[in-house]
Amino acid sequence: MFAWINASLNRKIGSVLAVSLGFLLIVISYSIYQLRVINGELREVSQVDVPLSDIMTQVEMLQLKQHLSIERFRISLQLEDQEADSIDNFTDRHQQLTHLVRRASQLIKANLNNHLIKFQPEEYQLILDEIYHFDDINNQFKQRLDKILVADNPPQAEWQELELLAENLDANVISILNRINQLMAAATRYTEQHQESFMMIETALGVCAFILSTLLAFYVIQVIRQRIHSIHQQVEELHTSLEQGSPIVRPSDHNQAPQDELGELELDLKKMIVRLSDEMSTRKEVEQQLLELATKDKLTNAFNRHKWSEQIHLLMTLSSNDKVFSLISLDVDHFKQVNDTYGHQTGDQVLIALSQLLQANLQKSEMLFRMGGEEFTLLLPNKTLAEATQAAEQLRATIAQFRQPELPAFTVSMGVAEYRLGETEDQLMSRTDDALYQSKENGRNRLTVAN
Ligand SMILES: Nc1nc2c(ncn2[C@@H]2O[C@H](COP(=O)(O)OP(=O)(O)OP(=O)(O)O)[C@@H](O)[C@H]2O)c(=O)[nH]1
Repeated sequence: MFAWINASLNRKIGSVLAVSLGFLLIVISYSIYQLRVINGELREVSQVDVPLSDIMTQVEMLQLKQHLSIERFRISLQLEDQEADSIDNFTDRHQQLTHLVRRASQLIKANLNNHLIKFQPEEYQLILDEIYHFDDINNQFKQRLDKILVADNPPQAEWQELELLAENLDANVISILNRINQLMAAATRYTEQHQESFMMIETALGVCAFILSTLLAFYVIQVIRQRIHSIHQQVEELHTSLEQGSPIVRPSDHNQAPQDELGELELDLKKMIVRLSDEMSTRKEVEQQLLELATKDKLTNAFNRHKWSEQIHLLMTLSSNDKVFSLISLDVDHFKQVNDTYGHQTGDQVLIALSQLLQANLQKSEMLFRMGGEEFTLLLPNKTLAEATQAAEQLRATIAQFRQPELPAFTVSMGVAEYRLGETEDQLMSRTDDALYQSKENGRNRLTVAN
């Protein structure tokens, strides 16, 4: 349902607008329809009920005038000095009544036939029937009245019948007027209720449209915010990794097709992170290689003099009464002879084998340095002179016993010393070298503890 949320930003915003406009269109269409219905109801009242009521009021007035004239006529017959109404007046009013009644019936018929009367048409049909009935009685009334008016002395019974017809006509008109009034009142009430419910539905639709549009807009904004937050976090992580030099985490999903503009931005960022991560690891490898080249001897893989200088100064700085360190200087005996007898390459192999042997016997914090030619030094942190001497003796014996096919047996001479607090590097080295020289002097393949 919310697939459009993953579409482009334009489509997201467009969808929210489409939903809002759709709602607005529904509200407008509904309003137009309801206004037309209400307008029809009001037109029915103004075009049918009001004129009809007007006609019937005129009819009532004429009826009243007829009554008065009849009464005056009756009195004039009994009292000779009383002036009677003219016969023409009776006829004239009868014609007016007939005309009005015809107009009323035509008005109802025309509106019923054109379906303009929608509100209770059956009631209008009844009114129409009553108007026809009125017309009939009115004609009867006229005939009887004509008979009375031409007679010299009409009997009392004739007058009474005429009165009865006149009362019937009055009752008829009043009944029609009542019906019209009731219809008008009902139509007005209905229209008012209609207007009220229309206003309520309009308001409800408007509120719904507002809430829905707001929620959708809020949802879209939230989705965009989350995406931006995710991008921001990735940038932050990258920044931290670059600052701290920690490895950059490679995003796994950097090949997925982007869903929108933010997705494209995120994808670009991920690709950049992947490239950076690759470059950083390549750089680290190169740095490691450079570091090894800078600190290690290429032939024997032992640390070089440069590293030696760095480490000896570090240990000297850190040393205290509780924190001692020792060193062993060793030199291959008669190495020139090895070279001369077996060749320079075999000499190299002897140096490599010696380095491997020494490194294999080193403890974790201990380091091997090639000081030059066939001379090596072992740096033994935390070892006292006694411990270093013991370790040197074991190494010397191991080397002396070492045999490898195609390599001559060889021995080493050693000088062992413990660093004395306050001593310089030169003083320490001088003591160690002296001890080593003593070992050479005393017949080689041995160790001497420095004074
Ligand atoms: N194969 C080889 N020989 C080297 C290397 N560096 C120095 N040498 C040789 O090591 C020999 C050292 O000889 P000397 O200093 O006379 O000492 P030695 O023959 O070992 O005699 P003593 O030390 O007195 O026992 C020289 O012949 C150098 O050419 C190297 O990297 N490879």
